[in-house]
Amino acid sequence: MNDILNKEPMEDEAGLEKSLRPQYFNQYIGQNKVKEQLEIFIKAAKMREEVLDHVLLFGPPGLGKTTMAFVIANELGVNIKQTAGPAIEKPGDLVAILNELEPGDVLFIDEIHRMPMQVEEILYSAMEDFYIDIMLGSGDGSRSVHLELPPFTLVGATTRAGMLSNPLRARFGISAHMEYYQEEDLEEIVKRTADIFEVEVVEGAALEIALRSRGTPRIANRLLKRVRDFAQIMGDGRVDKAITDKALTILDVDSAGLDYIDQKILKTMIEMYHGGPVGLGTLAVNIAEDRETVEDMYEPYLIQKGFLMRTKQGRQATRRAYEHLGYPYQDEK
Ligand SMILES: Nc1ncnc2c1ncn2[C@@H]1O[C@H](COP(=O)(O)OP(=O)(O)OP(=O)(O)O)[C@@H](O)[C@H]1O
Ligand SMILES: [Mg+2]
Repeated sequence: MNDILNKEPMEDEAGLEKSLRPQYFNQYIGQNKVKEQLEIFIKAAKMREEVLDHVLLFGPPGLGKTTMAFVIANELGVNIKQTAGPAIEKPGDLVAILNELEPGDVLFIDEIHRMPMQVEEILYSAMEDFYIDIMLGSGDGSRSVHLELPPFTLVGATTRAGMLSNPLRARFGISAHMEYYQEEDLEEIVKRTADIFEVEVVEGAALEIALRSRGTPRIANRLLKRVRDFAQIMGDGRVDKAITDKALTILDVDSAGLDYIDQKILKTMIEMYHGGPVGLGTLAVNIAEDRETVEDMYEPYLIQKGFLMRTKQGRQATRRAYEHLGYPYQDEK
């Protein structure tokens, strides 16, 4: 299986992603709704000399949540401390992190839905009133210690908003839903990355890469990087439309940017269930993925592109899916 459209960052990509990360709102392309709101809240907080309300960023992988967390800190002009839900195993781990915060800092917790419950509970008072009560010792000898914290802004990121408990979700004053990117925004991201790479991208090629990037900046950057290799070896180094088409075909990226699993989901629905409706669980078993992965990583894009519909009875492949994959579609289904 070709993993060019893999949604997670690849092993060797961490450094690259960092170098491509926009630092301020004016470099952050797209997500206008989220940006406009945050800009106002940040300005207002700065004017009042208060900390920004806690921010929850949610949306599929690679859309720029981590990037946005760093932009928020930069715009606020404060330091950011970064950790992730699975890394905070015990209450003590969180206490250590909170204890190091300076007034106004941003604490970024990635994959915040994956914190253990006992850890999450400590976060409640920390978020709401900037203190924590911790129990030291156990049994009769145990005592509670009260620790005041400096005011800080928690920025949480998750691909799974549905997995967040209500008490945690309720403590975020600002909640921002990241959307798949518009084609023109992705085109601009490709051009920006090309500038950073110092590679010439000829008119039309950037759009082609954008169209095939699954609405995701991480994938757009990755495709550009690979197409650049083809241009260097097979052409004169310039990325043009012909080289792009050729490269993407060799890389197995389909014309709608669907990857192997996207296609497998739709083909399973069409070939095994007459297009549906079919339950999400059944679908997931058939393609050997877990339900959550299908629901969070694959389905939203397929729905947005009009290949799949959610109905009360289950998931249904649309006429567009049939046509895109070359199956005959019968109207009276
Ligand atoms: N709006 C944007 N403009 C330009 N580049 C972007 C934008 N958003 C994201 N990118 C680029 O896409 C890559 C992935 O972004 P990022 O790591 O922030 O995604 P993420 O939502 O945190 O993903 P994950 O859910 O996997 O953690 C980064 O290299 C970043 O530079
Ligand atoms: Mg991230």
